Amino acid sequence: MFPKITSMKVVPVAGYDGFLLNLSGGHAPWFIRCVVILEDSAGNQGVGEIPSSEGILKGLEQCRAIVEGSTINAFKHTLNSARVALSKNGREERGRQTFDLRVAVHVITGLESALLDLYGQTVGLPVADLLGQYGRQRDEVEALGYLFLLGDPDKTDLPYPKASDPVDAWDEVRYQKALTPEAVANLAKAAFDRYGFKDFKLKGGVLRGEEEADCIRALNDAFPEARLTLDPNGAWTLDEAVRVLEPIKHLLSYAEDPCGQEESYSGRETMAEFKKRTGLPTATNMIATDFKQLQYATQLNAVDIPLADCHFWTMQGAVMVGELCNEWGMTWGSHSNNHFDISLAMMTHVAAACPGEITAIDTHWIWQDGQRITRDPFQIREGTLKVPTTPGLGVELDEAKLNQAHQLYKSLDVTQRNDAMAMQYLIPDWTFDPKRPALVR
Ligand SMILES: O=C([O-])[C@@H](O)[C@@H](O)[C@H](O)[C@@H](O)C(=O)[O-]
Ligand SMILES: [Mg+2]
Repeated sequence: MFPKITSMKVVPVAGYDGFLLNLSGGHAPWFIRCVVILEDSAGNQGVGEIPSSEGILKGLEQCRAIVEGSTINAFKHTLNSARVALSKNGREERGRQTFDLRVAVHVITGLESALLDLYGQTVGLPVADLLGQYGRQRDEVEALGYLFLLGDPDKTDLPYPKASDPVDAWDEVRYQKALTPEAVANLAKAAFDRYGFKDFKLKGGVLRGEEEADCIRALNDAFPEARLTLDPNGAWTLDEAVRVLEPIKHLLSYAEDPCGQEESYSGRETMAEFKKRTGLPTATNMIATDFKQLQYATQLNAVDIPLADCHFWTMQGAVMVGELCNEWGMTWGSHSNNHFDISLAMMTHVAAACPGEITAIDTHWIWQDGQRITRDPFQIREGTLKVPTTPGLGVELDEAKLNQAHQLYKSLDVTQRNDAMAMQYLIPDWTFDPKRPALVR
């Protein structure tokens, strides 16, 4: 007899964040996530982590009766029932912010992760071994150093974290203003010293394109061997994207969402045109975010690297994208948002199950490192994460830390990420414009 799910707990949590800038504005001093905890009749606990919003919390409640009482080995049936129930809420849009605003796919992923964690513990296999057609493909997963331009926290009265007891340079620079090529190179050096990254990504969509190109030049001077990429989240027009990136294309391994929807052209069309004009490979987490969009992106030859973040593709869906990439001569990668250590584990297992050559995964973890909700978070060493061999996800909740993060969430009265709030300290009345870098007003 397989165990049954005896309880489902949904715990919204918050952690602290720096003043990271992007097209959507500036990160608040906190980020919010949602932890799904399932317990089974064998006494095991399975966990999942996803973004949090009112819609996501409601969607999880909508699935409670489907999940509780279900049998662990019937997890696909459980997920399918959840999918059918959620689909009745109607069609959803990703939106034009840098982050994905859909509900159903996130809800399903939160449940899926916790169910896979429990199923893995029941059958004695790590989640990576259960995913996809082939299971585990590698024992180590490469991560890239995800760099951001940083606003000056002293220009706000918000409670941004400070380097009170820095253990190294990374602990200092990640909390200070960084708006120049030198400052970006310093961030990279500090991140390299702690984590050993071989590749770097710079979040763009903040300064003028040419200024961000200069940041890439500085990164190349500091790390001539590193694979580099720049991601303005589709802020530039096609012409602008070509103008900005053509002169530095020899320094980039690919361009992430250099352009997007523009006048009567879709983002998939402008990206296809960008590729034709520059010859640069492209990556996206904005214009191929479900299988239908991926199909059109592929037909148009718009994307080389779909960044299939498991939080909005589901874990099994993200691996399926990896399998398609392997068959079709594309490269799989993963996007990320701010996250805790359960998500780090989820992304590691998913990346481990994607066949063929994959690109180093995104992770915001370096901005959150030091905060945790599990006992022993996965570590990034020499730019890689080890894929555990223990059954399930290989993480154990730290109830005290989880509760702390939940108390922080409760104290905030925030149910949706909002990057405009902090940005308005830098530029009064600032509002989001998907076609204008955040500091270009
Ligand atoms: O955390 C951020 O500000 C990023 O801009 C994030 O929202 C994006 O979704 C992401 O990391 C990306 O690659 O576009
Ligand atoms: Mg991106």
